[in-house]
Amino acid sequence: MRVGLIGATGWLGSALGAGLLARGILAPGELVLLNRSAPQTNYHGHANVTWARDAAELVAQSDVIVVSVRPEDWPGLDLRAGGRLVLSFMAGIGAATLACCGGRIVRAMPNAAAEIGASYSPFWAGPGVTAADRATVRRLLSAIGSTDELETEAQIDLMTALPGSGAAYPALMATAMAAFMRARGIPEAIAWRAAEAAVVGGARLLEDRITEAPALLAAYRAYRGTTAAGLDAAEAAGFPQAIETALAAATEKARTMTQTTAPT
Ligand SMILES: NC(=O)C1=CN([C@@H]2O[C@H](COP(=O)(O)OP(=O)(O)OC[C@H]3O[C@@H](n4cnc5c(N)ncnc54)[C@H](O)[C@@H]3O)[C@@H](O)[C@H]2O)C=CC1
Ligand SMILES: O=C(O)[C@@H]1CCC=N1
Repeated sequence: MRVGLIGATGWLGSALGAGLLARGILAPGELVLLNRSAPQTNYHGHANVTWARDAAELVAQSDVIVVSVRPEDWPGLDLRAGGRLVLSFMAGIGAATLACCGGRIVRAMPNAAAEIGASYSPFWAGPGVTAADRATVRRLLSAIGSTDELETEAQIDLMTALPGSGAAYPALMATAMAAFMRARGIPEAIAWRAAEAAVVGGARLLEDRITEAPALLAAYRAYRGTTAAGLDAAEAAGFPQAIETALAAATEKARTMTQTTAPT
């Protein structure tokens, strides 16, 4: 199976290309790449990948096409997929718009943890997508982590807001935590290490047992101590509402991007 990867040297495209090769899901000769800058002589340690000069050349040499360009670059791509399976990573470009390229459309929403093979990349399959296509999509996405199939396209907008945001909210929390420490005289490096302990160490504790988060909170609250005082203050200050507001804003952005790019 030859896979054409458009945006092959971008953040996600590069992670997917690296994962496909490193995990042996594709041989270098099965990868057809397109970027805007220039072909690379060494793509994640491989020289014998194929570089296309434009989208038409990529399509001609590919069975499946992965679109990993930014949403604003989609119109200029002028992709003509000729009935092939097209897997889009783009936020906010809906199936109605994508269908104009003449492919069988699947939308997936990876995140930046693709870099370390830990992306959760749920997908939604449009009309005409076959069982074999779904198996292909699962195989490709396994190169960067795990996946689930979603029931509706609207759910992709919700996934864009949450898992799609990757490390953004942990980074926001870490930045606020380190700022609190610095403002109270803790040296810069130690302030960051303290924030890392809470954000990264804490996240590791929750790995593979995230559904236990409410029970973990209850355990902290049961001490009626320092963490309980902090949690109560965070709730009173609107922490859960802030998360809800953030995710609602991101979902709405994804939804309205879809509307503005859909054909009239
Ligand atoms: N970065 C992230 O965390 C996430 C990104 N996405 C989506 O994935 C897509 C890619 O995002 P990133 O990798 O972060 O962006 P990026 O900007 O790092 O990579 C996009 C690449 O596409 C290339 N490109 C643009 N137009 C092109 C064209 N006509 N032909 C060939 N190459 C072209 C650019 O030069 C760039 O290297 C976006 O649509 C974004 O909405 C989705 C979920 C998470
Ligand atoms: O922020 C963005 O628009 C991209 C899509 C989802 C995550 N990052």
